[in-house]
Amino acid sequence: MTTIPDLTAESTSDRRIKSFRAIPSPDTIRNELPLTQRRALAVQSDRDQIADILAGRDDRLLVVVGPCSVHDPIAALDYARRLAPLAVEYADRLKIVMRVYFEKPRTTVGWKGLINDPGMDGTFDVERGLRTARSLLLDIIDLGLPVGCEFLEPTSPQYIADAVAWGAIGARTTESQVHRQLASGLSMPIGFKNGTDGNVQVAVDGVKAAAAQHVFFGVDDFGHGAVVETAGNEDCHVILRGGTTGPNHDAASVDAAVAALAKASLPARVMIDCSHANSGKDHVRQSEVAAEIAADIRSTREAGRPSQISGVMLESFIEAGAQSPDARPLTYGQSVTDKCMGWEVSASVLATLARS
Ligand SMILES: O=C[C@H](O)[C@H](O)COP(=O)(O)O
Ligand SMILES: C=C(OP(=O)(O)O)C(=O)O
Repeated sequence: MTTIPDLTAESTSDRRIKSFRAIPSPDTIRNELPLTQRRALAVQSDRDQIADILAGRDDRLLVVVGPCSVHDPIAALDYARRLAPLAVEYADRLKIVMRVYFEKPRTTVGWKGLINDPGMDGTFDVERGLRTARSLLLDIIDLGLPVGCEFLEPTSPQYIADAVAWGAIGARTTESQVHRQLASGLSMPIGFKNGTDGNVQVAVDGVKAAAAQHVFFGVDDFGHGAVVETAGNEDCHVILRGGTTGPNHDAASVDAAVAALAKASLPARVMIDCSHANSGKDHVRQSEVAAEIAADIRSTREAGRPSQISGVMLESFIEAGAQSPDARPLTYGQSVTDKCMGWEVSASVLATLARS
């Protein structure tokens, strides 16, 4: 005999939710770890410089460089201390932003980053993750470095975005209306990756959609459900990261992306991600891709033309390669997600880019 469940109105909802855990509001965490006026001035100045580079008003190259993901704030700060002097040394040619990625979009499942699971042990202490992430951002800003983050959860930016100078929407979310709406309200320039299948048009569409004003569901600074109205973000751009069909950092792919942007009446300039599908996720190949881009920029400029490449992205950490997030003990300064270039190679790639 089949038992028919007694479904009351209450029992039809949340049937697959195991629990709800309240977390402090964005306002509470921001007050605990304040940006301060000095840091706010630095963040806004960095955002303005980045927007000028993306728009072609400043002919420096934007370089977003750092680990694939942050799992150990001490190692991330150690990396930042190495990067900060190079940012000063090359400041007349490169605008260096440290990649400080706390949220990882997964192809299927896997560790989702420091905010989601700071202990990397399945305890999902999001409250600790938010505080650790914000505190690290403030420490890196104090070293004089601007920070760049990928935004994945629609409500997490309110906890950290005031400290962020540049942001990304990843390949797996670039076609998502929720992320395009989010980008339309973010206060910093945002790069949209092409899709994992190599489709660049979805990124161009993302840039166009984010430039428009939107009204959508969100959460306010006090954690209350709210209707959010945005002004639109005109400082967005495309990031070419390659796809399942192969790399797209070559001149023909850049020309095609630029043509698609021009057709959409958007600034005809792109950032190139030297990692991911442009390097086949091979950290050794990444430095070769960067060298090819540097040569391309140099020859374009020597021909008296402005380069269509306004920025590059590099995945770099202290130790080369990657390890499993389940490894114990973990190797200090090595990625637990995608393979990264080690510090020495990273420093020489930055020197090559500066010479371009
Ligand atoms: O940049 C990191 C990864 O490429 C991205 O998060 C996807 O990772 P996965 O395919 O290992 O899930
Ligand atoms: C996840 C990332 O890249 P993509 O979205 O291009 O896969 C990343 O840059 O960390």
